[in-house]
Amino acid sequence: MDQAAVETALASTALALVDVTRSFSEGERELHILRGVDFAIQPGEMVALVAPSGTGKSTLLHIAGLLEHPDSGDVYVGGINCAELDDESRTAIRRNDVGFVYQFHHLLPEFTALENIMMPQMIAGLAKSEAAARAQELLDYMRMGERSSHRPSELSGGEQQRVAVARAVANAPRVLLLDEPTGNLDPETAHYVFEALQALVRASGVATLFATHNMEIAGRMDRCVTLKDGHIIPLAL
Ligand SMILES: Nc1ncnc2c1ncn2[C@@H]1O[C@H](COP(=O)(O)OP(=O)(O)OP(=O)(O)O)[C@@H](O)[C@H]1O
Repeated sequence: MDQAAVETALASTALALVDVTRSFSEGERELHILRGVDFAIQPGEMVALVAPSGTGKSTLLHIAGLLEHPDSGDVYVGGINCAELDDESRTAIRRNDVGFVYQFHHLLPEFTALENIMMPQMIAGLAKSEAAARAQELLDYMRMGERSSHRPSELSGGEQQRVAVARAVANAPRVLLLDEPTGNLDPETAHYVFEALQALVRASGVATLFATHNMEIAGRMDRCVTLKDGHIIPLAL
């Protein structure tokens, strides 16, 4: 494919990584974690990333979410090549177009569930009343409507993660990145959080990359990939 055809193909993706590399120095040794990752997700697609510990899942998610720069290669969000942007533009894309959910929810402890979900919207410039209405709608969607005035410490682990998912999608991002969000939940709760997330993905069309060790959950996504020798390859379950 020539460059113009590649650019056209990339323009329709929600997220694309092109020949992305990343190494770390460990004493004298160079750890070549990502060795030329080529990978794309379409809008509305839900992809599981299943790979052994230490192979580079978090590194990949951080680069995809514009939290870190790769050593080389390009990251496209919504068809825009973010490698060519200054820090301010990258931050704007990260805030508006990318949502994150981590293993530990990182909710702000002194704020209620509703306020935690309002926060990113207000940072993006939405009026308080609009942010509150959208936050309540998302909580209702996650079947957490009754819990809106609870603080994180008053919620169970599964409930906290559902609030974290609602917060991550509050600004209607194009891309949702999840780093083992169900990792510290029991299987039944993990399943329940996944079902709520899946409904939200289907309704919103957000492109989702979900790192997990839970094969039952991975098997329910549109496709699975793994990291092998620094490359992303398809994984058949
Ligand atoms: N900032 C860093 N400096 C040095 N080494 C790093 C750094 N970040 C990650 N690494 C190394 O890169 C490798 C990949 O780390 P990463 O956290 O991406 O793996 P992972 O697949 O997410 O692992 P896990 O499933 O255990 O979370 C590990 O060997 C890690 O020690």
